[in-house]
Amino acid sequence: MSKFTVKWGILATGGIAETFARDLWPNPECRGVKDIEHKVVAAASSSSAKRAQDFLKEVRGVEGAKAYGSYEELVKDEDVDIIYIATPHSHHYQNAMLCLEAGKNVLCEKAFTTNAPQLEALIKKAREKKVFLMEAVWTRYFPLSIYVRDIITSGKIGPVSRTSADLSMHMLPEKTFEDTHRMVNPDLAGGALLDLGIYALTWVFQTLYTTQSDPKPPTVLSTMRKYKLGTDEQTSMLLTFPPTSSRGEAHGIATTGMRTSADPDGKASAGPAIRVQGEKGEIQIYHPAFRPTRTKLVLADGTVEDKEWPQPGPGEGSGWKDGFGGSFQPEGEGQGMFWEADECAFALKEGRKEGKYESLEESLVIMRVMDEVREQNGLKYPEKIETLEYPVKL
Ligand SMILES: NC(=O)C1=CN([C@@H]2O[C@H](COP(=O)(O)OP(=O)(O)OC[C@H]3O[C@@H](n4cnc5c(N)ncnc54)[C@H](OP(=O)(O)O)[C@@H]3O)[C@@H](O)[C@H]2O)C=CC1
Ligand SMILES: O=C1OC[C@@H](O)[C@H](O)[C@H]1O
Repeated sequence: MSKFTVKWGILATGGIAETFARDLWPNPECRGVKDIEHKVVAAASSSSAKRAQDFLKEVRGVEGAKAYGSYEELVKDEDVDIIYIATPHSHHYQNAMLCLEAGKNVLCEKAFTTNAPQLEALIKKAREKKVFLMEAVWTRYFPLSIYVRDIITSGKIGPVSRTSADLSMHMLPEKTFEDTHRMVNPDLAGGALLDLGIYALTWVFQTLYTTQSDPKPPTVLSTMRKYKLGTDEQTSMLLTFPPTSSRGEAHGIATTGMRTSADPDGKASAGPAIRVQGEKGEIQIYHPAFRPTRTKLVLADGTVEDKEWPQPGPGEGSGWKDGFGGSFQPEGEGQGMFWEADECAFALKEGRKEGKYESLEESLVIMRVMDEVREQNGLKYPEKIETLEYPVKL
């Protein structure tokens, strides 16, 4: 059977660009995905073409893959089907607009943009150009996430009335990050909310919103502890979702922070990071919220089902570690970013313009929640990265 080939261009060559591109390399058949294949055919670095060349070598780009010293050159490459954007949050709007204007399909790292109006503008442009656009919230595409959503829609735990989700990473900012680092720097839209809090929100949303046939946006109350640079180092959100046709009002508690850990001893002694609670029981998901590999179903009738979800290999071990040194990619396992890449491939094959498990509308609702949380707590980024103006040189 001939396979549908997706030719990727990678925009930026930092940490996650490398992890993502490495995950494109194993044959999808290793994870039971038969009729697609991925090829890295180009990469661009804003630093130099040499950096892009070295990157392509590291991630095993195809023979003859093109290395560009600017993002502008990449978007003109007619051989590229889809561009993966892996710059800091501050740059996503400008970079995505560049790709969309050039008629390219786009997979853009989270957080999609710095604010909701920017995302609205990108969605409008993608529709005008009739191209695919998706936020790279990779976790949503894991078999584990599909299982959790299926448990909810099957009614096994009854109507769900509360989800609590924490992604706290214990990375004391004053010890871990230079003031210029993207995790804390306001110029790069730093802070816990957009980087980590979005995963706590992902779990709240994919259990209380995505699973509903008639979902409604939540209201939100929040509080924030600020770092010395003005960005947030700890944020707590309480979301109220109105009733739907399959359940009553539901509450989401989403927390994130850099001083505490959702799993201090790395052995889950502190319990699950996420609890989805219904009238007949609950489903628990263990840290880290962005790459969980364990669930526990606990029902009122006494049923307990503990499940492990290792990511299929082959993989090389990314060396990606949490604040206490625990690895997020055990040797031999893939990282798991290939699931979202596979979804992009299927969407392109089927002519879909959005991802299956997070619509653009849902990304926008989440972006609006994060805007509201920032507004409630007086967190503003510099105008040049919040603007709708395009192009702006950053
Ligand atoms: N899905 C996931 O699990 C993860 C997602 N992310 C997301 O990926 C994005 C990038 O994060 P990460 O890879 O860790 O960041 P890095 O700092 O490692 O890489 C960012 C890259 O963006 C490019 N860049 C362009 N302009 C700038 C600028 N002014 N300052 C810094 N970098 C710039 C650079 O590449 P070049 O020089 O080649 O142009 C740089 O290497 C973020 O949106 C983050 O939220 C991050 C980690 C995990
Ligand atoms: O997406 C992410 O997941 C893992 C975190 O360590 C990282 O900061 C974040 O960007």
